Amino acid sequence: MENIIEVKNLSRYYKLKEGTKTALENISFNVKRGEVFGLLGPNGAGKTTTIKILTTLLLPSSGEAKVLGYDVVSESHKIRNQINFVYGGERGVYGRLTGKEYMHYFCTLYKIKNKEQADLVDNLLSLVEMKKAENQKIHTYSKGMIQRLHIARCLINEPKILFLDEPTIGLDPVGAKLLRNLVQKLSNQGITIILTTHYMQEADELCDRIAFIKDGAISIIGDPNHIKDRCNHLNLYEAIIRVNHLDALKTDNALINLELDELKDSFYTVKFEVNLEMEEGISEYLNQYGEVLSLRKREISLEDAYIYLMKDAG
Ligand SMILES: Nc1ncnc2c1ncn2[C@@H]1O[C@H](COP(=O)(O)OP(=O)(O)OP(=O)(O)O)[C@@H](O)[C@H]1O
Repeated sequence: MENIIEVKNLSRYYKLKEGTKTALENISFNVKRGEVFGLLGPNGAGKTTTIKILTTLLLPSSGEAKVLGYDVVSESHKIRNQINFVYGGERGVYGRLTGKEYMHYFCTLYKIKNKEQADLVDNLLSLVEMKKAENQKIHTYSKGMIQRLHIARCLINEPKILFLDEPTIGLDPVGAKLLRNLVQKLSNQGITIILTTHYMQEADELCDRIAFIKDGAISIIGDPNHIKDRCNHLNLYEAIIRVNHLDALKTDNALINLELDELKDSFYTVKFEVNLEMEEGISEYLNQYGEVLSLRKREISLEDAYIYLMKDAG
């Protein structure tokens, strides 16, 4: 499959009073046409900086990036009309317009002929499931509706690549689900999607390939299953325990990456990892902390892989 984005030894530094801040250090990766490609990493990892460079909003300090075969520095004008982007949490300042008016406004900015606008707006608002609310003013929309409207706006120029920076941030579960369905739908239509998110399950569901990025460097790239396979050696468990000795449980170093989630009263879901030699008698071992109601070995999730692989990265 053809590469639609090619990034080679890309670096970006910010000059600050205190010295130079490295946001990206020599990163290289490719994105294939039609992929949903996820950029995942902790706050400050360099995800937005990468997206800003690829969308030609920010110049790299060194290295090379090509989008649709064009250089982001010398040929940015050839890239701009073939891509689009949405930043999560964008409110926009068009509260007094209706969704439909907003779309017509942007159609005009994109120089869409008047007679073509009605059909286009109709199609795009239907696609993002905003047709019913098209005559409502934007200030009455939920965050999820606003986000879907932004995406409709971004489709006006029929982008070949759509950059979505944390598109589901701040959305409730239903709003987030609708947005994920929309991303899937756009991908099925052949649009290449570059997505950043802090939600591992979302990335697992949507992305064909993922890059984990930390401190401006890429630590691993691959499809989600390949990344999870890298952590096959981990012995992850989940138990439900009626806990009598909570403080002691919390400080038990044999239970690695311990997570406790209170179900009710003293009942907890307890997630942890153990070394191989501990595997035999885990249930008996946990008895010291309370009554073990259930215990099972867990499959490795992308979140487990993220926590494990990012611990020592960077
Ligand atoms: N304009 C700027 N001036 C100085 N430093 C900046 C600037 N923009 C970003 N940085 C720094 O560069 C690093 C990378 O930031 P970036 O916004 O790319 O991270 P991110 O992975 O998108 O994080 P988040 O998940 O919080 O959005 C951070 O340390 C950030 O503080």
